[in-house]
Amino acid sequence: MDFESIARECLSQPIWNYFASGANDEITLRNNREAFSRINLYYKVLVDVNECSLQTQILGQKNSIPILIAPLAFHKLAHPDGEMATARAAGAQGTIMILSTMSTTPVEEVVANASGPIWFQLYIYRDRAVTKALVKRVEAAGCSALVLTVDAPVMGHRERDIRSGVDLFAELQLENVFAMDVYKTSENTRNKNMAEHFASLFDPSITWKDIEWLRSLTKLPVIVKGIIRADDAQHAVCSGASGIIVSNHGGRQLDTAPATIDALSPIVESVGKSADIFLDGGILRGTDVIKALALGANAVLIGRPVLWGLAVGGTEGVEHIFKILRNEVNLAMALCGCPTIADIKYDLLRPKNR
Ligand SMILES: Cc1cc2nc3c(=O)[nH]c(=O)nc-3n(C[C@H](O)[C@H](O)[C@H](O)COP(=O)(O)O)c2cc1C
Ligand SMILES: CCCCCCC(=O)C(=O)O
Repeated sequence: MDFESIARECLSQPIWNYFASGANDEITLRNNREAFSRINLYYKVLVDVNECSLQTQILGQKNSIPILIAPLAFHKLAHPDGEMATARAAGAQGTIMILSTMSTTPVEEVVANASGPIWFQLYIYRDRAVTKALVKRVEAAGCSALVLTVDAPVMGHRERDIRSGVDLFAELQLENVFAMDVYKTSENTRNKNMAEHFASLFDPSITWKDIEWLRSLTKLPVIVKGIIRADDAQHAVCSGASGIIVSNHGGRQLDTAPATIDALSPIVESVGKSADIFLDGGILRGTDVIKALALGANAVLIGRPVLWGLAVGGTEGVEHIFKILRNEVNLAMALCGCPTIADIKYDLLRPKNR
């Protein structure tokens, strides 16, 4: 929270608004946080917690901490080193960074300089040849998974951005995608605001069949981001998804969508044995992480806290955010009587014979 207030001083008002805001009345944005505070932790006592380990498995690979970096557009709005700074921090902290389609650094550069795994978040372009070329590029660059965002067929209505009255998009160098032919007309780069650009380029007609299409293009595992219903999670798994990210896009898309932590349990019950389950939205404290894991998530993602760290101190700032969270998760595990991630189970929330 301290990073958030310092970042606010470092950033211009329009950039701050773009990062911090949610859709419409920001009810979901607030609920993402508030829902965590309504959950109690029934800690266990007299368990040996002399050494706690945060190590876990994500898609079958070791990860030093059950916290990943969510895909976030335009890191260079937060810091001139942009995505490279974030990738360095992720590698140093032994975790995965998910790079946005709307990165301000080319994917090849990020992966070549990263010391840890980079996953790529995909928005599907109306022009499927463009999407296919992007997927091939990402695979060749060495990304290890694709994250398909499905909660944004169109862009949410963000009133703080509208009130800012500044077209951030016009200022941006989207180095990741501007080299692609589809961006080579002034139509697609400079003459539209962010929501118009989103609507003109990204395909609002995608369906479950497109996950199968995506899988036919690549051997990379596909993770579906933006699910809040168990039936949609089942569709995703039946279409071949290896993972589900329970997410409402940080409250930036459909306002009054449920808090993600409230949506998690039914999804874990329905597909938790067939896919890795991740959650994002409002994670700020170590105890939030413990609650998501106790409800069956394999790991969580953080979004805005990474931007606050980046704005305040580049790589060092993002690393500092991870150090705080790592210490908090470690402390909460010790106080809950859970020395390993595998010990964090549902009975922390609903003990038998309560
Ligand atoms: C400024 C900003 C940009 C974002 N850009 C993307 C994006 O490009 N792709 C995407 O799938 N999600 C994007 N998201 C959503 C995040 O991946 C994530 O779902 C959300 O931020 C999690 O909530 P939190 O910020 O409360 O941690 C963005 C979120 C923010 C705040
Ligand atoms: C035309 C670029 C729109 C980028 C949208 C990024 C995003 O997902 C967000 O929440 O903002």
